Amino acid sequence: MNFWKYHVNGNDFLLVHQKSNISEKQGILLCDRHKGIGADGILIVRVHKFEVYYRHVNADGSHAAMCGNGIRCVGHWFMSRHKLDRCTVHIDERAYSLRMSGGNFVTLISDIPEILGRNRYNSGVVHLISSRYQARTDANVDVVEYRDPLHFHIRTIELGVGPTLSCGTGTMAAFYHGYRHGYLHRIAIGASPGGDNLLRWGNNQIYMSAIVHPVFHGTWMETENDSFR
Ligand SMILES: N[C@H](CCC[C@H](N)C(=O)O)C(=O)O
Repeated sequence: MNFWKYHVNGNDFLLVHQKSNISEKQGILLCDRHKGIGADGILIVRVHKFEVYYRHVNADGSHAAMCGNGIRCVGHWFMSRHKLDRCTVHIDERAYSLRMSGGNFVTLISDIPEILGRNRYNSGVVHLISSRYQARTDANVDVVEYRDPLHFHIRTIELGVGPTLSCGTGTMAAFYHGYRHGYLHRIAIGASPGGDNLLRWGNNQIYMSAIVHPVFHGTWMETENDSFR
């Protein structure tokens, strides 16, 4: 099975075609950093009538309705193959616009997060902005420090993965939370342990940009005893 390895600020993924038809068990094995290739999740893509559709599977095999870093990897994969500077990627009945410049600087354009509670947002998946480093089963947790009106730091403990080096949907939720409460300007740098995102607020949408890294393309050596590796 062919796969592509990508990362955005260290949040890393394996991109495979839907026709690879991997099982949940194989997906967990592929993401295993010792017995498999190693990744935070799997991007299962299909192209239909020049439109890109993708399903996001976390490292523990659970499904996610959105991934801000994963969708930018899918966009990069499609735009770079077809020499495009823009495309739309569909995930879970929603369509997101993406732009690419300079060969790997990819911008996700997203509606503003839905406010679910005082520190709780839906930026494609549910996020809780917290001052306490904690893992939860009902939300991704973002520990955020607003340094000044142009900079914030974020560390995320993700559902289905655990602590990651970067989280796109978390960064958007933290940016919106900071903007709403007057901690941030309409443009800011969101720094995560794995690297930075540039975020901008315009016509009621969030533009989140970062460099997408295609790391390598490979072949998974399937064997009949995959599930026993
Ligand atoms: N693990 C998350 C989805 C991936 C989010 C993150 N990797 C991002 O870049 O947005 C969840 O199950 O809600």
